[in-house]
Amino acid sequence: MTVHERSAVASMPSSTAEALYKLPSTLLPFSVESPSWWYTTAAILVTILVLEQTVYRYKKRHLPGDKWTIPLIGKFADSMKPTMEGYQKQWQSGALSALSVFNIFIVMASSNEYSRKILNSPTHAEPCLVHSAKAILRPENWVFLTGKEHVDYRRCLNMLFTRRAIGMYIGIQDTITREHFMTWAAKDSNGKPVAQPIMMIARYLNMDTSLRVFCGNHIPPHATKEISDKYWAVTQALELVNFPFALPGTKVYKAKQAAKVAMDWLTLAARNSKIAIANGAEPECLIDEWMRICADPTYKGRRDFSDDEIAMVVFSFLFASQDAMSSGLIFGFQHLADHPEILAKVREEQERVRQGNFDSPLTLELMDQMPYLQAVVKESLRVKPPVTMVPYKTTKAFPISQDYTVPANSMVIPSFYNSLHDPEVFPRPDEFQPDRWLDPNSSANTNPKNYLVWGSGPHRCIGVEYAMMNMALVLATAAVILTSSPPCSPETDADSHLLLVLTHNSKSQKTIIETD
Ligand code: HEM
Repeated sequence: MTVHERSAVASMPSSTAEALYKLPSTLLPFSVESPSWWYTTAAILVTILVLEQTVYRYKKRHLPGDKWTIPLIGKFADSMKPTMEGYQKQWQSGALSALSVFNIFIVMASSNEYSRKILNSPTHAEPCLVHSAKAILRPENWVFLTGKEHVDYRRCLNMLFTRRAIGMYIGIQDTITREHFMTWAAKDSNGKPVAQPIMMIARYLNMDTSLRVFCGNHIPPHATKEISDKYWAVTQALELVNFPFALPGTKVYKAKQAAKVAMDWLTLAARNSKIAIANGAEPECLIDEWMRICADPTYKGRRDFSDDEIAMVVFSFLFASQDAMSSGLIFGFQHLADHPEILAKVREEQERVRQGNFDSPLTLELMDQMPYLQAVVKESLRVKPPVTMVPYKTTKAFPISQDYTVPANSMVIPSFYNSLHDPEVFPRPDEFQPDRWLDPNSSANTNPKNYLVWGSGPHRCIGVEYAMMNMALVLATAAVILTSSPPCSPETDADSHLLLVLTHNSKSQKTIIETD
């Protein structure tokens, strides 16, 4: 081979096979033209495929699930277009069942016992957010902490959701909700009410409420709109599988850009709040409350949180709540529209407790006197849980049952849906029956372990009380200042349209809201 030939090989950009072809024959074990090259390549491929199947079957052992996994991709196609029927089929195959996606071995748990076991075994399993979450939330975000570090950090944050704090948030929630309802009353050019899809307006209501509760007036109103609009990019990037590099144009890239905008505003809010509280201002939002606690001389916990760290915590709250809260609200509206007799009972309770005084803001004390409303919220979240399952991953071999150990580094996915639709605990489980929560001795109330709407164990939702309060408040206010038309959708269905004809202040303006 001449020097010229060698440099040609070195600079050849085309294919590796072509490049190899030009190498001196002494460097090649055999020529690609020879049949043995093909035999060897085929043998390697077959070995890899056999190994893949063997590992899958070894891990799966006797669990129900496909006997063979589709080479390389496994059930990837199903995971791209998941359906409730598909999940139900998998859950019905056994209390534990197995599958594989891109050689990630997955165990699905359908029973309450196994689901709770996964959620309550922090030494064996920890939450496993989708790959893009770390890029969006930043790897140093507190939500990625585990074990004692996580418990200690969370203890500080729990103080942001005490009754005292929620009592302050409720006033903000009330104001924002009323403001939004006024803008929902869209009309056409003839002044007639027009139907509009509820999804995006519910999302915006939720984002506006969250940001005001978290940041108060430490960020301007246009920041709320900007964060809300950009946040859609974050939602879109939360797919199970994403392009692995956040290159310009990819969903993860766009989500990171959106997160950066949000983080800049949240950091500003943290800075402004610190200054306000240091100057003796009364807390007016979650960050203020946090700073007040840190400044309290009797407080024994950690006090020093950088602006950036505070912003990351608030962003984690937005991240954890935005989609779940929005779907919770949308389903809440839909349930009321589908059940006018239940809406009438909600209204009756509102009239009684508020004595017709609907202009006065709601308070915690008033909310405490509304058991029917609380039951409606609880039941709505049970029938249509915004979170049906949460993926965890095993950090070591996990002996989940007497005869099966989940291998280390597997994904384990506890189902919430099955526990929430267990007919033994919730007779006629698909029916929306708030009354089941009113009898303290009902099977619903005596089996709290089945109510997995918020998860369970060390990672159980930190915002439970806040979220319940917000849903209750929004539905209560809607019930009294808006009235519904006869339901137009035959059955509750995530894709169904037309939810409510709403009349502001029970009489005048009308609008129609659709679910989408
Ligand atoms: C209807 C609304 C909501 C639903 C259905 C919901 C549900 C959940 C679920 C199922 C989990 C995982 C629990 C587990 O792994 O055991 C979770 C975690 C979490 N939620 Fe919520 N959530 C909602 C609203 C909120 C709100 C409003 C906030 C914040 C204010 C929030 C903050 C969080 C955080 C920070 C975590 C992670 C906790 C940790 O890892 O320690 N969520 N939520």
